[in-house]
Amino acid sequence: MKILKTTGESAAATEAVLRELEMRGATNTAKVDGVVREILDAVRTRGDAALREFSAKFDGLREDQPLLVTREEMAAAWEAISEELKAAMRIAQANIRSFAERQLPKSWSFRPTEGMEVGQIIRPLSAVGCYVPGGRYPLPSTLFMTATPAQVAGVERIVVCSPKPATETLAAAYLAGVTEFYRVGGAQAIAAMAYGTETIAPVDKIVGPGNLYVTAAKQAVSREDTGIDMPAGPTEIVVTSEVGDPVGIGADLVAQAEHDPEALPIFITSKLDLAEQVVAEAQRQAEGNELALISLAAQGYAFVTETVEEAQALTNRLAPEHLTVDSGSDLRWVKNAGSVFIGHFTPQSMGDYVSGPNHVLPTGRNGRLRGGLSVVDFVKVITVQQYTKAALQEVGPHTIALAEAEGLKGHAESVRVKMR
Ligand SMILES: NC(=O)c1ccc[n+]([C@@H]2O[C@H](COP(=O)([O-])OP(=O)(O)OC[C@H]3O[C@@H](n4cnc5c(N)ncnc54)[C@H](O)[C@@H]3O)[C@@H](O)[C@H]2O)c1
Ligand SMILES: N[C@H](CO)Cc1c[nH]c[nH+]1
Ligand SMILES: [Zn+2]
Repeated sequence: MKILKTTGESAAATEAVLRELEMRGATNTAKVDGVVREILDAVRTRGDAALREFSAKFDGLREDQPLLVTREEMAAAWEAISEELKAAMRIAQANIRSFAERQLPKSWSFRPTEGMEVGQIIRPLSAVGCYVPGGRYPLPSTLFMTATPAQVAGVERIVVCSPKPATETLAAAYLAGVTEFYRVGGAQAIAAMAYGTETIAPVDKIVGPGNLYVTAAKQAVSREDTGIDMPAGPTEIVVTSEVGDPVGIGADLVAQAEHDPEALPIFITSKLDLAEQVVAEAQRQAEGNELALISLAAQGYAFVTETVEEAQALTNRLAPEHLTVDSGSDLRWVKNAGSVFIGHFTPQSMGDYVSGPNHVLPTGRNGRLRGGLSVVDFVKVITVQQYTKAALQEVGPHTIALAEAEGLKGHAESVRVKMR
């Protein structure tokens, strides 16, 4: 992890690093775009055969293994896990569910004028694909984070894809009541859910996190006709602190750094001595944690600013996936982040598992545009309007005036005809 000052002699070098970090989303997926395109095209043209070939190559899928996991296998996995893990899964699922329920948008209507009614109705998507990572670590927690809000939204068909699923992931699927689970991952799974194969019918939208291959594949299919939630790629953490405990901050940095060699662990402060302590702590706590050591060395930075305000502005500029701040009063300056964690007693890992807010979060500076996955991603807000004849006669002339100003005679006439 390197310390970079934003002022003084090193200011220009620091600015160059910051510019690279701002471009990280696009430059990182560009590294794998070529290979991902080949995988997508192969699955689109050759279906299951290509899906199986890539799954055998990358994830060791055997010829005798069916793509679809049965409910019996999921039930056996549930029986195989410990009571302690079952209890933890139940709590995580319940908290994620109640958080999602609160986020569900409502149908409503109102009458701006007598006889004129406008409103919205909420309808679930029909079929969604939930990607649950399984390359380096199995992430059963992601199964709850993706499938549960889809269930709360009322999605009829929920497909889960995960490579070489671990017992824990299958157990989570059992608890969640998943019925369509395929043991495939990577770009080939995204292709299967987007285009369909002999075994897997296509879905309308694909959600969930993944590595660079998964993220690049989701972005590619989103340019065709499959919806996606967001780029939710290799994990990012920013801790912005003036008074924090270096041991706690170091622990949070290591926790998120261990997800991927591409993970982005960053500390921002105006206090040089705090930055030095945090860097030393992160390094010490990462000993023996191979992946964390790699990402801390490759993309780990402690930025030291001249002022507190500059530290805050820099945080917003980076728009990180996870952001930890010192206290609740910091929320006033936070503009861009996927999810915010407040204070020493709120390790980011609590949000990864049990708090309830979703851990599928925007990376690559997409925290400028949206927050984490939510039930809103699984519904459509459809607007509705209705006039009586009297209301049309009252409000219609305004439409006629605007339509004629745009030169759209047919629009104006379509109102006039019905006002008569
Ligand atoms: N942003 C978020 O919300 C969020 C949440 C959880 C996890 N994550 C991220 O998810 C990722 C999980 O990554 P993972 O790798 O463990 O699992 P993964 O399931 O995302 O990826 C594994 C797949 O990558 C493909 N792959 C690997 N090497 C390849 C190669 N050389 N060529 C083509 N395809 C290849 C394989 O098909 C394999 O199935 C991490 O980056 C983690 O940080 C992000
Ligand atoms: N920190 C990840 C989001 O970037 C989510 C996760 C799942 N399991 C552990 N952590
Ligand atoms: Zn995590």
